[in-house]
This record gives sequence, C-alpha cells and structure tokens, in this order.
Amino acid sequence: MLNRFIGLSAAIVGRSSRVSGFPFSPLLKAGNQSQNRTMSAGKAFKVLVTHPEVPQEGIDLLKENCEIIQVQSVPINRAELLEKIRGVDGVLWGGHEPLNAEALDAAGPQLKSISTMSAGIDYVDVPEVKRRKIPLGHTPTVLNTAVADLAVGLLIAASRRFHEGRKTIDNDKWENYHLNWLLGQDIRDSTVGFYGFGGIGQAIAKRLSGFDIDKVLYTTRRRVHKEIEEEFNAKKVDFDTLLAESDFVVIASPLTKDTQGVFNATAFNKMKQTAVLVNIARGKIVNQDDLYEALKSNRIFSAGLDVTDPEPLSPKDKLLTLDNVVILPHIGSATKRTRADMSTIAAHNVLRGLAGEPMLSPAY
Ligand SMILES: O=C(O)C(=O)CO
Repeated sequence: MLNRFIGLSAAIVGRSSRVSGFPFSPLLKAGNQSQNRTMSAGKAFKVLVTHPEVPQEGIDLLKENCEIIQVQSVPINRAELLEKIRGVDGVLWGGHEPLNAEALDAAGPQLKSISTMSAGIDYVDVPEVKRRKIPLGHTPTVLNTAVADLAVGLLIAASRRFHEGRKTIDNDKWENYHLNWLLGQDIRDSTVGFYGFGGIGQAIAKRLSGFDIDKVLYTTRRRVHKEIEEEFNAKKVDFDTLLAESDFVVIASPLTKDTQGVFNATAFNKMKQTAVLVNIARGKIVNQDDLYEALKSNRIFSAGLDVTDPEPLSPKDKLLTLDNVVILPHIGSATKRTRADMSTIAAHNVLRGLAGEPMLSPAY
C-alpha cells in the first residue's frame, strides 16, 4: 500500500517538470498538442500564484494554458494578494497565508479552482471554500519522504542528545572520561507510537524498520488497511495505550479542532519517563507550555520538533533554553526536489479544477 502511494507520486511527478505516466487533463493535452483552438488561442484562464518563490516547474505547466499573475512580495503583502486575486479563475496558493472568506470575496464568483502547495491546510477555511463549491487541492504524498527523513533525523537527534552534546563542546564541558556521559535511548527493540498514521507516518515507519524496532502502535480515527498493519507490524491502540507503551511517540496527524492541544500535561504524565516525542506535524497539536514543563522536569526524556507554536518561534522562547529538545524551523518538506514536486502537483490540481476534472489530490 505504501509502495502504491510512493509509486503514485513518482509517476505523478516524473523526474522532470512534465508529468510522466499520468493521465493528463484535457486542458493539458490541449496545451501540449497545440490543437485546441480555445486553449492555443490563448490563455483562457487567469491564474494567481500567491508567492514569488513557487518553483518554476509548476509555473511552466500553468503558463501553457493560463495567464499568470504572481504576488511579488515576501513576506506576502496581504493587500497585494487581495488586489491581484480579483477576477482570477484559479489560484495556486503558495504560502501559509490565511485562505479565507476575505480572499475568496476579493477573488469573486468566477473562481473555480484552488490548490495549496502544502499537505496541511489548517490555514484554509475549508468550510468556506466548500460552501462556495470551489474545488480545493493540496500536495500530500510528494512530501512524505522528505518529511519522513527529517522525522527520523529528529528522532535520533533527540534520543541521542545531539543538542546537549553540542552545547558541551561550546561550553568547554566535554567530559567523556565518564562512562555514563550523555547516554541516550536505544531505537532497537523499541515501540514506536504514531499519533496519525497516514502517508507520512507510514513513510517514517518504513524508514524505522531498518532500525530493528520491536513494534509499531498507532492512534487514528479509522483503522488503516490490514496490509499496511501487516507491512509494519502495526497495531491500532487508543491514545492512552499509545502514550503508556511507546518509547518514541511521533506526531504525524493533521491539526484539527480535535487534535489541537491533545499533547498536554495529562498526556505527558501518561508517557514513559524515557520517552522521546517527535513532532513533524503542527505545533498547535502540542501544548507547548506543558511540553516545556515535561522536559524541564524530565517527566519525559526529550523531544525533537520541526514545528512549534507560534512559527517563527521567538529566539527568547523558554523552550530554547532546554538541553533536551532539538528544534528545527519547520523544514520538513524543504528539499529542492520536493518543493519542485509540490509546485507541479499544485499546478496540476489547479488545471484539473479549471477543466472541471477531479484534482490529483483533492483536499475534500
Ligand atoms: O506541507 C506541509 O503541510 C508541511 O508542513 C510540510 O512540512
């Protein structure tokens, strides 16, 4: 099943900006073949790209058939975005700016296709987009491997005390004449618990299977397919069991009203004292004050975070004073290839929405 996901994204993206091995939308075919009068006569659609740094791969695809308007400011100037969105048919939403009624009103009723360039869409007012019957796409799957690689990096860094170790060098406290110095937690024979076990969680589990882990537990609303459970020796458990039995707890779920703040003091108190928490999903799933207390009091062993609340995190944030937390500035999907793939998928989503076809990765 996992291979099917990964295979699908590879087929979707190909290794060029062109999509290979994937059923093109008629709109794209028209552009490629230069046969369709409507399309070749011109840019039947206007598409706004809301960020100047959207990789060229996606823009080139859109350009074949659409007139492109692009926001130029970074950080995004909301006024510029609201001005440029007026009257467009499609939007490739390239940043994490709120996509809400204000933006949709500014666009106007002709807007018929939107895609974000992200997996998480917590900055989108989805009910509002739905209410207007505008197809909405996003870009999960293509970033699974990049985010999973980073998650494994964080898991190792947090369990083996990378940050604390580095600080000892900076502070001239390198004391390896002690035998028990900077001892960490083993990954081998461990139980890894996933809070959320979709494509990213499964890609992490796949990587960890090379680390001789003992078992995988997961907590999700719905049970994953039996063959996925078998592939990863994974068992669905309730949240309390996940917390109590996992040596590593990996947060890989979307941020929703149900997941916001679930990792709080109550949850940390149910975890093993040797447990390592990894969050590559969204900062708000964790109550950060409670996490600070749990780490400071050694209620849990350590944490590796790619996401925080807020982002950017202030350099004065108390979490940064702790030895037992590794923090990265939300770079899970930040590889050149992944970004290019995300722009390609987002462009296809937009084009398909404009053509009245199902998107490659619809958000609802
Ligand atoms: O695309 C997203 O939602 C991400 O947060 C990638 O790290």
